[in-house]
Amino acid sequence: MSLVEVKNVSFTYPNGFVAVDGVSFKLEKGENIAIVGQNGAGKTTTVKMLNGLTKPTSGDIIVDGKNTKEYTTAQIARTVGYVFQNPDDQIFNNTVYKEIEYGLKRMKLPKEERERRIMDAAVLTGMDKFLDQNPYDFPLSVRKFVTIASVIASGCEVLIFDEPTAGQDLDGLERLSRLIRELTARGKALITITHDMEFVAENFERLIIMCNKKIVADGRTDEVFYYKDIMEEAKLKQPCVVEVSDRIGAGKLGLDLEAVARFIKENRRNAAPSAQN
Ligand SMILES: Nc1ncnc2c1ncn2[C@@H]1O[C@H](COP(=O)(O)OP(=O)(O)OP(=O)(O)O)[C@@H](O)[C@H]1O
Repeated sequence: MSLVEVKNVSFTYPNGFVAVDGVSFKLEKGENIAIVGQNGAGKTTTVKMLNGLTKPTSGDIIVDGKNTKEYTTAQIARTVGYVFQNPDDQIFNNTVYKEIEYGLKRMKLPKEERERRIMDAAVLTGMDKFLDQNPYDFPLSVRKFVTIASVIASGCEVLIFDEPTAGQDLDGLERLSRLIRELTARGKALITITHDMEFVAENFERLIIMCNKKIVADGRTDEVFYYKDIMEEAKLKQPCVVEVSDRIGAGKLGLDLEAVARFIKENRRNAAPSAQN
């Protein structure tokens, strides 16, 4: 049984707008998936259904054997943690420490266990030096790490990050890469929504593309990025390494920059004698 199973799910907002139309996919323990797509493609609406924040209008979502329709959001959220696109929708405590601790107190965890989890999440997100500070003393990109820390501390098996790369500088992106690697190594299942294709190329093995409320591709990142027609239909830019492989006629060299460099060197060498003739 998969950790999460999304079965032919659609969602219509109360005003009648269909935001998600017949989406299906599975998520296994330890999997690390990126979801990409244009604004309004239905990404956020899809992932909000995974942690029970909203329920499908039709179709079913099974989380750890539980159909989300038959459980409360709080019950499903014990397994699936969701980091909102806007951290300000989530933060309401006046120190980073209290913010991370809030959910743990609600879970009635003993103080020692709360402290252990807070320190672990704070170190992973780089928030350990700022535990006494007010989250609103930081820019939005850093507040995002506060909300990520809260969800990590909750111990959920599935973690959903909604646009964590937005506004991050190089240091923030590297911190995100490190924590994604570490959480995956711990066996967590991760879903990350992002518009940063280079970040996807570097950090995710599986890629889902959403376009116009549907999933139009789901597979290995180093293959899906080469689906030129689908990328164009979804109005997405291929990562640099894919575009270069394509333009120099190298075919599919995956996402390996070294392989592209080798291809160029080889071809230059092979082309050199005829150029001299
Ligand atoms: N409460 C709502 N009522 C009606 N329509 C909504 C509501 N929330 C979102 N929508 C619409 O549903 C569509 C899908 O929104 P969603 O946020 O899932 O897209 P997205 O792919 O995550 O886009 P983005 O990258 O901009 O976050 C959008 O057209 C949006 O305007």
